[in-house]
Amino acid sequence: MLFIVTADQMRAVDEYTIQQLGIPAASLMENAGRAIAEEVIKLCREGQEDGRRDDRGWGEGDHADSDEARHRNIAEGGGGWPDRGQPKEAWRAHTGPGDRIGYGGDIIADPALVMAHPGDQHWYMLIGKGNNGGDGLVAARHLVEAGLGVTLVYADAPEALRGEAAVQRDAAAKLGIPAVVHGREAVDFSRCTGIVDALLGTGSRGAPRGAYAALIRAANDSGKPVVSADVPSGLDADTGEVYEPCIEARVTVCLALLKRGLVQYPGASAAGRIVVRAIGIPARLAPEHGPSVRLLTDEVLRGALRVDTGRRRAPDGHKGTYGHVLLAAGSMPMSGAGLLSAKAALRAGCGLATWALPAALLPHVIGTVPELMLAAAADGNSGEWNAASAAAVLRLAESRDVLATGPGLGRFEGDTDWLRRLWQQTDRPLVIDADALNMLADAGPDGPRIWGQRSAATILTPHPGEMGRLLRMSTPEVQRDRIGHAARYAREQGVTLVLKGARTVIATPSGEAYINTTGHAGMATGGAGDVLTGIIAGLLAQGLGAEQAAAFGVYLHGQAAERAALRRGDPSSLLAGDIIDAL
Ligand SMILES: NC(=O)C1=CN([C@@H]2O[C@H](COP(=O)(O)OP(=O)(O)OC[C@H]3O[C@@H](n4cnc5c(N)ncnc54)[C@H](O)[C@@H]3O)[C@@H](O)[C@H]2O)[C@@H](O)CC1
Ligand SMILES: Nc1ncnc2c1ncn2[C@@H]1O[C@H](COP(=O)(O)OP(=O)(O)O)[C@@H](O)[C@H]1O
Ligand SMILES: [K+]
Repeated sequence: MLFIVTADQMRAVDEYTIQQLGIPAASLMENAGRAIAEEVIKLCREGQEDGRRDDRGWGEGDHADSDEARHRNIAEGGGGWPDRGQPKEAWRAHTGPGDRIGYGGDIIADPALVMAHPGDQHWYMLIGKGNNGGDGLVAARHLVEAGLGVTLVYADAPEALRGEAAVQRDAAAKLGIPAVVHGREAVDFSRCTGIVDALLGTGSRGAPRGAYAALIRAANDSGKPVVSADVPSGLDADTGEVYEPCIEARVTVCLALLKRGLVQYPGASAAGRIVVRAIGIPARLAPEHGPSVRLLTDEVLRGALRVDTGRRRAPDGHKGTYGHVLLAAGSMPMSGAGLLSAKAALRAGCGLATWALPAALLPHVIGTVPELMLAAAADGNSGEWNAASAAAVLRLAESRDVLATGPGLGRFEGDTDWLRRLWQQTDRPLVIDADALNMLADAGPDGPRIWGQRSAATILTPHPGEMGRLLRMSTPEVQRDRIGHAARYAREQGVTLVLKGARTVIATPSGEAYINTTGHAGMATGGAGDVLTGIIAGLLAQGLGAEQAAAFGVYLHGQAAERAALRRGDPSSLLAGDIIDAL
């Protein structure tokens, strides 16, 4: 289970493991350093493998990572090694002519730390004065043991290291591992194979200073692959904000638990491929020491969220079984938004969908989606919504299972009061998106709390701009701490919140959050959000709870967009309608 923690939460879990479980800090550091060394060797082996393939004239595409890996870019390590890139001959030693096939005879060295021609590799280890540096020193020992060339580069005087890190410093010195100190000796990365960044971890505060900043810049400028210990130095582990400078890692070996800053952009870009390695800290301690934030995976959906991801249907099910969505959306200039949402609700599997829309718009959309029912809700010739339509929408909602509103709605006189009436006077699950979120924002930063707790599911689906209006802050401020803002708003206002954008955050009123990894930047296209509203409404109609519908909806939406992009061959040409077709 991939739990995602803050630096404070990580520290609390560390402390509990050491003090209450009695697992020595030195063991954790040993496991951490060893994991980092293993990932360095794995990267070296991949390089050698690629080199061999290139010699044979194989093209780039032949060894590209799988789509799965490319999309997620996060792997849970610590288990077995993939066969790929593992040169068996390097770790098998012949034991002489007497051995008979089938009766053993192979002597296998530690496979995780063995590679062909380790002597061709020389790695520079950037060592900070905290425990992150200690991890780097342990890794250095293991790499030397594996036969690689290693040079330690201390950011501070080695005497500055304390505790477990100082023990590792002394061990490295006794082993004769070459070391230089930044500022005392010149550091030239031009001849090394790669760099391990063990400068700053979860104890980092603010932008890297002094020697730390200089080494980060030099490492980035070198163009060598960088493997970061725990987090790229210069990244805010809690928010994903990157300071100037910040390491641009090829691989980040995240220790024990995913850090929030690694799963949100721009931090996710700085981290490169993320491998989470177990170091002896039980992951299930995480939610006992802070909020429960998890990566949204199929396992989490099926397990923690109890979603039937196979979307099985009862053999004797009928359209009444799968619920009826009412969508109040669309206006003359934005009729497509309503259409996309309504169609997506149907594709998400609801039994029936009714689109409530301004009377003057209705004749123009008849027949566009034949499966859809239409209901004129706002009178007048303009094709716009008006405040008087609240009564009609509420009446229609009485015989439907879910109400979704917002896409293409536009703004109109008295609209905040219109939305308040829907909020307070229907007991149906409610999905609020787009302009309906702006109406809610006009009710004040505590709008939902003032309007009162609804008895049914209430899901808000803002993009960062709409979230900013709800929170009365700028979009960049929202983006600077997406998980924090989403989780706080959901808890304080008692709603389920979907903060959209790359790595969408789903936050629940009980303080839990899920981070989605499906989807891609091709979804940055008009109408993609309207599709999501429809999907979530469609799932609610089928009886899913608020958390389930929001999380599964976001997951499916991204997955469908991935399929659609593969079909088109290029994510850039994705249209929102393609996502619906791929559902
Ligand atoms: N039990 C534990 O605590 C474990 C910790 N581990 C490692 O320890 C790391 C956390 O270690 P620490 O808490 O010692 O902290 P760090 O090693 O992240 O760094 C803290 C040190 O860096 C300095 N510093 C902070 N911000 C700076 C900045 N902006 N510029 C320059 N210097 C700065 C501080 O003065 C402090 O001396 C984790 O990320 C992980 O790598 C692992 O060894 C596993 C076990
Ligand atoms: N870079 C990205 N990676 C993943 N998903 C994205 C990305 N950009 C946009 N999306 C998704 O596409 C949808 C866009 O929604 P929104 O901004 O409301 O657009 P619109 O209002 O045009 O429908 C959201 O679900 C969002 O999470
Ligand atoms: K680091």
